[in-house]
Amino acid sequence: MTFLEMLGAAERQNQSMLCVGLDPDPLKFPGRYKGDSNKIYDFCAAIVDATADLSIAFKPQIAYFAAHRAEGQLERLMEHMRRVAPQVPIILDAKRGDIGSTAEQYAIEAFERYGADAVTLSPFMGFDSVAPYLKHEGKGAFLLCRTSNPGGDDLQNQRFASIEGQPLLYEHVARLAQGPWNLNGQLGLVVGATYPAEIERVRLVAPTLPLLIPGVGAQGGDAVATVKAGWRPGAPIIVNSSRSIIYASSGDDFAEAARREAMRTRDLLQAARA
Ligand SMILES: O=c1ccn([C@@H]2O[C@H](COP(=O)(O)O)[C@@H](O)[C@H]2O)c(=O)[nH]1
Repeated sequence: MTFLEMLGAAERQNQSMLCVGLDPDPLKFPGRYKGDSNKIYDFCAAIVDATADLSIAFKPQIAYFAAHRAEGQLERLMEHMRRVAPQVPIILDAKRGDIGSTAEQYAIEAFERYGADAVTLSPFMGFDSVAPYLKHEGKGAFLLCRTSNPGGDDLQNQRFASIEGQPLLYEHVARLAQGPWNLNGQLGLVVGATYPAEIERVRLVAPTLPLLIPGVGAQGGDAVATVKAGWRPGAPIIVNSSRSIIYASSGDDFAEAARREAMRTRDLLQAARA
């Protein structure tokens, strides 16, 4: 199955637009795992088991594994996710962006070493830095477009003056991803839930692309406004929440608490479609 087919299947089966983000920081681990970087796999696997039937996707953030020399635990976790939730696609949040020859290696890392179904990319270095990922048939690639952080303004909200009508830089990225860069329909966009007006703007420019939308939960993005701005029939949104789900409890009941928070968020998002 392609990434897009998996996304559609998970959305229907789990009635969900919620992506559970896996950002494991041992210092924030609850209960019996607190401070132990050897427990990254166990912690994340417990969250996956508790939320697999509630999620449209999982999004492990690679920095949280690499920082603790836990790439081996990430490989095991990827295998675990594929085993317990084969219908739920995995988006590796790596935000890669480099010249073509190096991008080829990053693509092999994401899709072959880790077996990810999709990856996040910076479009800043241009199309030849994105193209190597598109050679991996059926895999998805989400370009950073209008990110959830306040500093996203510094570049993304600048006018792209050489183009007629002078779009903002993030609008230009959306236009490229919807059009000439999307050779085989593999591209999507990252747009922050913290900026619903911009999500709406991106949806106008990119009416069919899947949008990966982080920023609800810990960053304070409005889940209902996000759905209203970004969801359209046939145009999927993948709304990520990481810390507010995985650290919903500081005790040994963290997996049960994660499930409750995931269910609450999933239901809130679904209700906003009405
Ligand atoms: O614009 C962006 C792009 C990526 N992220 C990533 O999403 C999660 C958000 O975590 P929360 O705990 O739900 O705030 C994290 O992995 C970021 O690296 C983003 O926040 N904004």
